[in-house]
Amino acid sequence: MLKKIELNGKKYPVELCKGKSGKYTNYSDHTGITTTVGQSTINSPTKACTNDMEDDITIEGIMLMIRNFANERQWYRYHTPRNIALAILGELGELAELFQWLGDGERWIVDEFSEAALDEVGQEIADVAIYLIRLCDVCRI
Ligand SMILES: Nc1ccn([C@H]2C[C@H](O)[C@@H](COP(=O)(O)OP(=O)(O)OP(=O)(O)O)O2)c(=O)n1
Repeated sequence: MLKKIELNGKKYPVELCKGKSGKYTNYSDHTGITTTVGQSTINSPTKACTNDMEDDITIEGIMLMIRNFANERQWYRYHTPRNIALAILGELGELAELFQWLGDGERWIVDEFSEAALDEVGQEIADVAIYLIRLCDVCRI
């Protein structure tokens, strides 16, 4: 999730998207990130997860990172509970799409997934989690 939060920051440069609700592809010329290029978090220096107590990552801490991300971009007006609930469904759809039509009879074996495929799955799960945490925040849950 931390890697995806970091990537989101690169996809949506504050100076370009402040107060605007457009998709990250509007900024591709500036960021170099398109629907197919620059999406991987495999070589990101940010840790995917950590058991290191010194890092002290909590759900509250992640909630604050997500809140800062939205506030910096002045997105609070777009982050209504309804919009976020719809965004969760959209990201859940993207997650489901990665497993769709793999074959009902086949066992899904994680070890057989490439690193790139697992990165994609991880990012979609992170998107769902990020929006879910954001929904809790805006609803003060
Ligand atoms: N108005 C927005 C737009 C994005 N995000 C954050 C939350 C998600 O973690 C991520 C979603 O970004 P995109 O909608 O650009 O979608 P993806 O990253 O999934 O890209 P793609 O749709 O190409 O798979 O960015 C957000 O909080 N609020």
